Amino acid sequence: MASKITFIGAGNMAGAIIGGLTQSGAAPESITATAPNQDELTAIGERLGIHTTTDNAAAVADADVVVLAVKPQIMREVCQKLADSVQKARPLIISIAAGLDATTIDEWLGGGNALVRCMPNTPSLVGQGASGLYANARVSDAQRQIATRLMQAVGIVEWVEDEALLEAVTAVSGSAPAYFFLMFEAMEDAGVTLGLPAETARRLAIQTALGAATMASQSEHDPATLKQNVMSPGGTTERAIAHMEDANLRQTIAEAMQACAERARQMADELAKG
Ligand SMILES: NC(=O)C1=CN([C@@H]2O[C@H](COP(=O)(O)OP(=O)(O)OC[C@H]3O[C@@H](n4cnc5c(N)ncnc54)[C@H](O)[C@@H]3O)[C@@H](O)[C@H]2O)C=CC1
Ligand SMILES: O=C(O)[C@@H]1CCC=N1
Repeated sequence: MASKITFIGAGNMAGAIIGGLTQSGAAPESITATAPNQDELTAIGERLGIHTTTDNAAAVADADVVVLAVKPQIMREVCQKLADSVQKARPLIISIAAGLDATTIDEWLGGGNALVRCMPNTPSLVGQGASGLYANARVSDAQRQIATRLMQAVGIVEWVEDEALLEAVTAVSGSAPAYFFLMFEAMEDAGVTLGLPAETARRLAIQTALGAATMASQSEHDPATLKQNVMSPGGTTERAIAHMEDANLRQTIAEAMQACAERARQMADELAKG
């Protein structure tokens, strides 16, 4: 890992990534996090043993890697104030902000930067994230490896070579934890209707998802085969799946993901215009 990493922002995502980095052997003293609020910094500094400061520009001055981990809506202001320091230090920039394209962030930082854009998801908070990464033309192979190792600290990493594909990544993984949470809600409600206590239905549904995901990630078989293996001919699963297919569940999922990717495109335009 590069010698010095600065996180601009010390919230949920920064905390998760820093926690993953230190657990995987990165030296806490090589990591700095910034935020305007001293209480927040004291808490993360004590928890993770890292440096903290309210001074964004100073934290960037001697950094090899700068991770932009503030909310998209304040990114323009934060970047424009950082531009001078970034132009002098020329660190690798990694943005984890949803929706902001690489060219816009680079421009706000004065231009000419090696910049990786990342679409993470919230299971990163428990080390089970899935991130899509895109590098602009100035990013070297060594810098790609740095970005890979950084995001691998909280989950799996997939690179895309066309930035527009991050909209597809948003639909497949960035927003997707919510699809599964919706499924848990629906299964819990249906379990209650069938007579189970809510807590029992919730625990069974969540553990089943965990088990199915673990099986799918470890199995040599594709999901269609694993599904078929549960469906005894003339049995209960076949009946349930037939209902889902008749109700066009696949089509609903496809349309929802199209809408998600389309909204990612719109948000990028809105945020770039400010
Ligand atoms: N794809 C996804 O599901 C997710 C994407 N993200 C992205 O990660 C980024 C961070 O999100 P969270 O960690 O959840 O937000 P958060 O609200 O927990 O953290 C934001 C941090 O920025 C700090 N901050 C505010 N103003 C600042 C300034 N001027 N200078 C430095 N720090 C400042 C806050 O004090 C806080 O520490 C966002 O851009 C979000 O889009 C985060 C979570 C999941
Ligand atoms: O819903 C959103 O806009 C963000 C981007 C991906 C996940 N959450």
